[in-house]
Amino acid sequence: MEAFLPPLESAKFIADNSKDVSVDEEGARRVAESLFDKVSTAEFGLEGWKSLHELNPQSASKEAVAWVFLVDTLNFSFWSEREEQKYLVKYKGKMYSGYWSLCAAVNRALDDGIPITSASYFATVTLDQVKHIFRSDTEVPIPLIEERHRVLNESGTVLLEKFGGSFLTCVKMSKGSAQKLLHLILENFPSYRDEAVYEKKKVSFYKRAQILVADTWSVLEGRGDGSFEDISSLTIFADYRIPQVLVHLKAMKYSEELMKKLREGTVFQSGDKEEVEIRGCSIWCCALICKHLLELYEKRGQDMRDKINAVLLDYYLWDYAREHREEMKDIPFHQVRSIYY
Ligand SMILES: Nc1nc2c(c(CN[C@H]3C=C[C@H](O)[C@@H]3O)cn2[C@@H]2O[C@H](COP(=O)(O)O)[C@@H](O)[C@H]2O)c(=O)[nH]1
Repeated sequence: MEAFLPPLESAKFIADNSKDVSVDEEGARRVAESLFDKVSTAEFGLEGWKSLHELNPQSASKEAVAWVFLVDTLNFSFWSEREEQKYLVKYKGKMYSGYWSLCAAVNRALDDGIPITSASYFATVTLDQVKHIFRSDTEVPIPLIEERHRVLNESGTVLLEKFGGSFLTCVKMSKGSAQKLLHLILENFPSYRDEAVYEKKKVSFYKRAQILVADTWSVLEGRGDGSFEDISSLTIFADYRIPQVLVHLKAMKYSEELMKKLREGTVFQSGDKEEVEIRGCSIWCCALICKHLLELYEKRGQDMRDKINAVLLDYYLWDYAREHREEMKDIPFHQVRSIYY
């Protein structure tokens, strides 16, 4: 059976054949120029993963790696049909939305003595227990609760059967290769196989698998078991926020027809042509921004390959999107209910 194209090659193929989404090379260059001075700030550095985000683990322990695995197994589909009615979680007096509501619920459970990050617990956790752990502080429940329960049981069982219940064991088996870890995740954890068919080609995005490698690198601070010498081989993580910010920054464009569908709140199916083009062009667009950024420094005689990569660009753009929610409200994000992102 023909293999799936890896994410970067998939992205190039999709961008070259895309009808409703286009990457603006000039726009990508301008974004790179606008990021030039940001590269050396905390918002662009690996340290920002902990220093800028209070809900993230602050240690580099085995438990912190287990936290990352659990959260990235559930790191999908937080968007709500109506902005004013959404899933929120209150934790230590603060309300969290979106991805951060997931982290808040996990930390709330841990504070309540529920060992939610332990494989022996989530391998057999019941649907009712999952509903309690991820209960909402509004009328709106967390989306896809049944799917979350299923992937928890599935992933916990695999961790117990193949890795002694510890994701750190899986990380150690990768021997410092991000690509090896990515493939161990894809081979063993079915819910991470984020793939599609586009123009008769089998393409991949592997958003959760790649962000799991990236967040493992971040929580281990790029050291010890987390010192991946090929971390730059990862692409950005094709979610529903990065495309929004790329269009906002004019590095990517939608056709009038697609913009109309998005504005009408069309809910697409995972694998639809429009969804594949949005996700593939986002990955390709960010690869160009990275390339231009590196070239800008090269012209100044600086080799920044250990400071500029798709992971750090992604984290920066994703945080930017959260901080500029108001300014970006006229740029719709594509709505798909999926366990992949
Ligand atoms: N491309 C990309 N997508 C990311 C993340 C993260 C969280 N990572 C942060 C955590 C620690 C690091 O510091 C990262 O900053 C979540 N998501 C996706 O976004 C969507 C949720 O959006 P909203 O509804 O607005 O919360 C959903 O698809 C979720 O899967 C990222 O980093 N990159």
